[in-house]
Amino acid sequence: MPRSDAVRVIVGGIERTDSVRAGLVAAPDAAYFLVHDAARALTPPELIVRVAAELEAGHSAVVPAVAVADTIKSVDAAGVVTGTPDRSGLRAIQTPQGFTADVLRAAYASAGVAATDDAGLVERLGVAVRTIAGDPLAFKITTPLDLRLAEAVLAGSDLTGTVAR
Ligand SMILES: C[C@](O)(CO)[C@H](O)COP(=O)(O)O
Repeated sequence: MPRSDAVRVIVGGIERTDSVRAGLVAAPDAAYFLVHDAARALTPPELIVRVAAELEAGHSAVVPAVAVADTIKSVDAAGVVTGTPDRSGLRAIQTPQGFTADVLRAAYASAGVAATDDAGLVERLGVAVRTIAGDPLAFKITTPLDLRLAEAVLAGSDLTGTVAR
């Protein structure tokens, strides 16, 4: 991908999809898009580079994934367990999520856009979403405990390579 020092900040929206739509409009000539959560503020640049490299290698949709450490259960409206999916086939998905521009634009052209991540929209098109190894440092900072962990990282505890499983 060509390097660019030009960064243009645009106003986002209330929902993730509103912000992504604004990005799509703001960059009509882009060949690729990386959609990232600001909450994943400690994402190592190396992970961003790896996602971009997969796009350049010809994949249309790329997401970082990490193994699920807990047993995951489905529950009904009353909170009663209805099933225990095999966790070996489950992954927690991070950002940045990378897409070729045509794929992301097609996903957003579909009516009734609603998903917890952009890859979910792309999956509905029938496009294969490739997973690559995520990074524990790309965790979302959304709770007080997350913030404490982030502060510990920023205070100089180099956790790179120590928190990977
Ligand atoms: C996109 C995401 O980070 C993938 O795990 C996640 O779905 C974001 O969820 P949020 O509730 O919008 O933070």
